[in-house]
Amino acid sequence: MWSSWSPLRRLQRIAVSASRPAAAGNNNYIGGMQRREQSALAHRVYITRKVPPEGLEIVRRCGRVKFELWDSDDPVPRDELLKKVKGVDGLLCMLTEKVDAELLDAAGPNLKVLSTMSVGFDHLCLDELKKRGIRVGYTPDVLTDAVAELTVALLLATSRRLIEAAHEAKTGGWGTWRTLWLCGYELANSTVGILGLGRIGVAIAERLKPFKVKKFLYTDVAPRPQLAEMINAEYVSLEELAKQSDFLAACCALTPETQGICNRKLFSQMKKNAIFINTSRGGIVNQEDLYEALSAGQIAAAGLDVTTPEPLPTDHPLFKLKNCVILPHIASASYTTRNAMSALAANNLLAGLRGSQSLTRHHRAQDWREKGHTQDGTPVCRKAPQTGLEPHTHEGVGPGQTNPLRHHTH
Ligand SMILES: O=CC(=O)O
Repeated sequence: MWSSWSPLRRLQRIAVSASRPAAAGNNNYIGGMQRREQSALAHRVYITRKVPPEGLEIVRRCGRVKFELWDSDDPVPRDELLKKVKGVDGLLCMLTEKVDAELLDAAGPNLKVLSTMSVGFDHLCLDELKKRGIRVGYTPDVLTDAVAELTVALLLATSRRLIEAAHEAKTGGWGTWRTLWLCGYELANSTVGILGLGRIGVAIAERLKPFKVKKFLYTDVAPRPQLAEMINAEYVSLEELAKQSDFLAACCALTPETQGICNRKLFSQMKKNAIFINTSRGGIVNQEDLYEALSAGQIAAAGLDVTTPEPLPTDHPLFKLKNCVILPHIASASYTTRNAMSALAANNLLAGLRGSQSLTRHHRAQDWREKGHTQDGTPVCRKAPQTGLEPHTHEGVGPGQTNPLRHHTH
């Protein structure tokens, strides 16, 4: 949230119409200020998708913004996006929009702020944004709980073969009770490995602990003692993580260094009974290698919330495997979290437009929380060499606080 509103701004807010935005044909909506209030001072903003109500309301109620919105659940076509961004001051986008030189050139020199409604920002060309001095906001923290929950759900669904079992029950495969039929692997006494320890990795471990996990291991660019202490996790090399883990959960950001990091070599080091879970980005996995590992029984099973590409074509070989559970990138998909993400993205946008130094963070629809680990958690496996950023850190991409790229040389 804005740290403060001046009385003048309050008045401006009150003066702004709260009426529904006017339809502008196709999927475009135009909204924000009423005509009489529009002025040369109004910031022009483009929003690339129908956003959850909380975020939209924040933008609509802000007295200084005239926005246009692609009012659809599906992404705005690239051609349309390139047209619509022309001359805007701010852009609120989703993880589906590639923000590259082409898009930024199309937007032109007015563009001051880019706010993505996502914790991941591998869809943003940070170098290009930096070159143009465009401030960047993203939405960490608010989705940590939802993602951790979903990761645990996916882990259990995969290890206890829930999807397969439900299918058998429904389709007549359920004969009688059988001793080893549909047996899976349990968390009790297991070793859980976390690839990329940050807020999300910690939250996953916190949830798994009550299942009587014996040991937590993690790997990352460097040890993260403060985070590790919270879950009593031991820092190991990637190879050791692969060798020792019964469950390996990938929570790292996609960077040039993590691209394809889960490959044949890694899978060949894993135990035959190991379960691999990925709720970060599909790009960290070499899917052909994963397919081989799963079909050859090199590892027991995999649960993926993310793939390359998305959506994964329905005839993809991974869909044919019983020991692979694939979800359509829904880790943050709870009503609370998606609303909180939209609110944070909207506030980041406004903070960036205002040039505010105040940092927007920890905004949650029903819950403002300060957890020790959420501020310095950095779920990333390797530094992105092209930026020196540690993705997912507040400090790295501080919405509204600073140009994240200030940290280029760190
Ligand atoms: O994957 C989801 C996100 O980056 O928010």
